Amino acid sequence: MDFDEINRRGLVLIGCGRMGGAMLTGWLNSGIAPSSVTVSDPNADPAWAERGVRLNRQPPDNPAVLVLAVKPQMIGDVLSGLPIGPDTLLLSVAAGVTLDRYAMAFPGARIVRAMPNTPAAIGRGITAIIGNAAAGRAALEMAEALLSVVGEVVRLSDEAQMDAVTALSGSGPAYVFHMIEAMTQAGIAQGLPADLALNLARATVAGAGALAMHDDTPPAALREAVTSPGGTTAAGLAQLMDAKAGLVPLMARTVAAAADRSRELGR
Ligand SMILES: NC(=O)C1=CN([C@@H]2O[C@H](COP(=O)(O)OP(=O)(O)OC[C@H]3O[C@@H](n4cnc5c(N)ncnc54)[C@H](OP(=O)(O)O)[C@@H]3O)[C@@H](O)[C@H]2O)C=CC1
Ligand SMILES: O=C(O)[C@@H]1CCC=N1
Repeated sequence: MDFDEINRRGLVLIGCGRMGGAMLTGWLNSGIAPSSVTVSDPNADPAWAERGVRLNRQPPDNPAVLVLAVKPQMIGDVLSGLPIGPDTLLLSVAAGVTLDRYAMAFPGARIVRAMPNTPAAIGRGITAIIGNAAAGRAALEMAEALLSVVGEVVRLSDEAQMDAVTALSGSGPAYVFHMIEAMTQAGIAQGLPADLALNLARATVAGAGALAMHDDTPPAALREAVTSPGGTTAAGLAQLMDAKAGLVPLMARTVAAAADRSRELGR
């Protein structure tokens, strides 16, 4: 999809922090004219204005898209002043905030809720989207086109899935980064210098991630290919795959806690 309509009518971005900034980088690199983008964020990096973006200026009346990328706790504060016109697509990336909440503020509006993740900053994100009843095919296609510039996009069939998505792929990069931290510490505890342990842990996670994406080989088969009978990996996995104290129950609790928090943010 080209972005002619957005370049003509404008895109308004409310909140240009980590997520808003990552998406904006992708859009500017993919054919959206900086002069068609109005960013509203009192503390946004002035470098956006140097790139030609309209920073904290009067937004257009009926922009093609308004993207909400402030913290969920701020949504109530920003809703009343949003420049949503009769044909504006409201695209929210805020965790937990439901389509109904926006629809109550903007009856009849076309609304798409999305959950991206921070690898979007290097074009390697994955985003799940779902629209309200008013958002027809064209609105979903526009949302998908906007989010495709920062990675893969998947469509949900039910908004209730969004809390699990948020807990799994939205928050997931943090779990993986913590895995790198934990592997680094474990390497140091086994006698490696800190910088070598970090290098080994980071490259191992990156390489394993790339191998997992390389083809359709199931992760279990990739794991088994590392595991020689009676070898070192089997000894390590006996700990990591312990039914009670291993990663599976720990990850189940981790994702459940994040999903519960997403549901709380929606109330
Ligand atoms: N970070 C992530 O991994 C992901 C985040 N999200 C969602 O994205 C949204 C933004 O998160 P994230 O980018 O991490 O947060 P950030 O705090 O990095 O960005 C939010 C930005 O909004 C600014 N802001 C605060 N109040 C207003 C206001 N009234 N009007 C305009 N801008 C305002 C903030 O300024 P200041 O710093 O001064 O408050 C900040 O620059 C959240 O709703 C989150 O749930 C979704 C998926 C992943
Ligand atoms: O931590 C959060 O609430 C946001 C949503 C998903 C990732 N970061």
